[in-house]
Amino acid sequence: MTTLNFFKYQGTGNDFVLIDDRNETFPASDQALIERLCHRRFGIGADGLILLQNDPNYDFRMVYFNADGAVGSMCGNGGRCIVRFAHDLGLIDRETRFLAADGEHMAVVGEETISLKMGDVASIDDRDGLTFLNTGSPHVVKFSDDLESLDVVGEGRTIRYSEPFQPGGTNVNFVQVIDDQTVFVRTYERGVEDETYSCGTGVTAVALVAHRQLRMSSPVSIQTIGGNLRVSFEPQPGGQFHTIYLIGPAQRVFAGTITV
Ligand SMILES: N[C@@H](CCC[C@H](N)C(=O)O)C(=O)O
Repeated sequence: MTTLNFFKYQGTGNDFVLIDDRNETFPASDQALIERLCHRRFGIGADGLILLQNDPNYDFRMVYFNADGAVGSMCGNGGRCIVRFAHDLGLIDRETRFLAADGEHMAVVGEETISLKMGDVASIDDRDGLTFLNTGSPHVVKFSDDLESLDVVGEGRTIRYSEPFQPGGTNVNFVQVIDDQTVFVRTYERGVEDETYSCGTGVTAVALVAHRQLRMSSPVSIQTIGGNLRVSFEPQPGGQFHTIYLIGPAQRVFAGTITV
């Protein structure tokens, strides 16, 4: 039995266990342990777990695991939370460059918000009639007229496991247009296998699709169950998107120790 120090952060209700692993002692290959730490009855409770590690070329490295304990791809809200964590630890000042699963990110720390630069997006595709793109993690974007009563978990799970997205599966975002600059988004998250309160790479995907299909201009305002986000971007003539920023709050909730 050993004692593990952890911090709990949330970004628009997408919540994470954050661990300062600069000495690389956390047993990162123990998937069952990570799943237990994220469990909402038997553990701390979170949508994912994030290790902050040293990197020789960056301010820090972000290692992200989904709530099922498996290594995840990029997590936008988690990225904003680890930037707040690094700032709280005194590792960074107003700006940072760090490394994540999909490569380099930079971010700016504000009083209330973290502005996180996302990777460039190469294309928005059609897969069996569904709009699909990768914003660091894979996402389907589907419009709906009545998001309140939609079965997000049932419909999301069906798409997540459907043939066009195998073998890796996909996250699924359902979107209702509020006005010509604002959308409401609910997301079924792969690796959590449930609806989460918000998904950063998901709302980034939604903003780009809203520009492409509905001519919404940058920045797009996003409402989620857990709060509001903004996504700004520069569309390119070839259909790509550059200079994408995910902007919103990220806060420490509590700190603790757990015996593992
Ligand atoms: N909540 C995250 C998305 C995390 C990645 C996803 N669950 C996956 O592995 O596909 C976000 O804020 O982007």
